[in-house]
Amino acid sequence: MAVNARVPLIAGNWKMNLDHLQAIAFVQKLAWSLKDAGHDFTSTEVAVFPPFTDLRSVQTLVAADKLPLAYGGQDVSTQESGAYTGEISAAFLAALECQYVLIGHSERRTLHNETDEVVAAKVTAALKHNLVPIICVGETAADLELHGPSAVPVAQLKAALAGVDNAADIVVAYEPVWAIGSGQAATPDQAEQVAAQLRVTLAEVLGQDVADKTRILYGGSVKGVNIAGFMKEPNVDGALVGGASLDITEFSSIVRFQKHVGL
Ligand SMILES: O=C(CO)COP(=O)(O)O
Repeated sequence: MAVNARVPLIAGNWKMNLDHLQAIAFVQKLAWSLKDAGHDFTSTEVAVFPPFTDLRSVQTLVAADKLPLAYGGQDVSTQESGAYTGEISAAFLAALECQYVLIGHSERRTLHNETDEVVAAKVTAALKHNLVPIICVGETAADLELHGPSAVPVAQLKAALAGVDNAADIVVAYEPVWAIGSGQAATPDQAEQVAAQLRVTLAEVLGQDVADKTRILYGGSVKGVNIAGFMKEPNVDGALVGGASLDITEFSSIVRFQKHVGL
């Protein structure tokens, strides 16, 4: 597959924001705003990642109004079902017609002690139910100083792919921890350098064809004003957006990055 066949993906990670009623209003407004602006959803895919309690409402709205938006969970259990209080299985997400699921976000790794092994098990669980895992990797400021930019993200990606075969549909999100919520985004050049290394890793583990077709997103303080710089980079295929995904005008502006770069 040609490199330019990767359809850009702009994904909004809402984190623990917006309840199910707010989610309905937000998704409706987002879809209208993008439609009014003439957004072509086949040229840039848009996905939202609401809290679990919103997903049924989002599913119902998307299906009823035939909205061209994808959605998914922010996490998934390693387990199928059973005595795992508080967990949500991949089967449950698939039953709500989620297409994607975020796995290994740095907030899960640090706040919930998710190890590389747990992340790998979650990726396997997601793929079993035909969910596309968005595998999040990224280095802390301390990692950056000690090991340089790509060593930790590459090691995290290798570990996450332990149970993945080369038929799998996956997405990788490079989110430097120091750039998340800090207002200090990586430069497009920094993001490109790590994304290029992640693509080399994908090629080593899953083969060149998979590496060529797998989308690699950048995340960390992405805004309307800086998205175009990232999207010009050859190995960056989209963005995973936190804070700015909660503001319709800002998120729409990120989704419509092609207008800024004159594509
Ligand atoms: O963590 C992120 C998305 O998953 C990025 O968050 P911010 O866009 O708020 O920096």
